[in-house]
Amino acid sequence: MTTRTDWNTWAEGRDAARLTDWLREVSEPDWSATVVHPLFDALAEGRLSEGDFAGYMVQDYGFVDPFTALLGHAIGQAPSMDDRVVLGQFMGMLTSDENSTFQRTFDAFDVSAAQRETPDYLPETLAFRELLHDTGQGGGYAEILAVLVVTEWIYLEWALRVTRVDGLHPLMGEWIDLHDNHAFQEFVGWLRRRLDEEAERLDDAAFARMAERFRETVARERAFHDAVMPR
Ligand SMILES: Cc1ncc(CN)c(N)n1
Repeated sequence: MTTRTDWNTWAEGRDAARLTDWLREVSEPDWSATVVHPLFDALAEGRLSEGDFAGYMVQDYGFVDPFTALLGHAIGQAPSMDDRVVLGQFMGMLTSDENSTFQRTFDAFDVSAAQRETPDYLPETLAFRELLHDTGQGGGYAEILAVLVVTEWIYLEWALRVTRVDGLHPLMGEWIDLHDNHAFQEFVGWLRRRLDEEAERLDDAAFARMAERFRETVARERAFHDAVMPR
């Protein structure tokens, strides 16, 4: 289902077929279930309590730490300075604006020192951390790009989809803004283009690994958001 032959079959007869569109399609129903996840509607509509938002952000910071390391691997493995510049600029945003949103959220909602320093990660957070770590250690550039495309494209899609209420807590609004802005949209477009291009250079085995990594990452996204959704 995720071999190069499958991709070629899918692409045949389609005008301007894009690999990343196919990858998204073979990752259903997990892709759509994540984009339309009720957590994001609750967040945007002001129905997520401050405590639940802080709890989600604590778990998500457990994602962001190894994600930042993975981005470092991407910068190291990139084939050109052009790619390093784009990825490096995203790293700059992640470690300044986005990191600051987490820190100010923890301060504003009284997240304890213990929860910040030794967080109690859910099994789904731990599984996601492992995937990010393993991809950085063993994956090539295309496999790393596959993970980045999933995590950033999915966040762009939900952030574009939700309808925000007036009077939403500023930190919740800030979290949406970080994923709903022109620069982020451009970055996701660039990631997709680069994965479309890099996949063409892969041998069949590496292609299948890249495609499986994409699907696995989408499954992890869904499981993570199911787990952090307050019941
Ligand atoms: C779980 C998850 N996936 C993606 C993103 C967007 N970087 C995030 N912050 N958290």
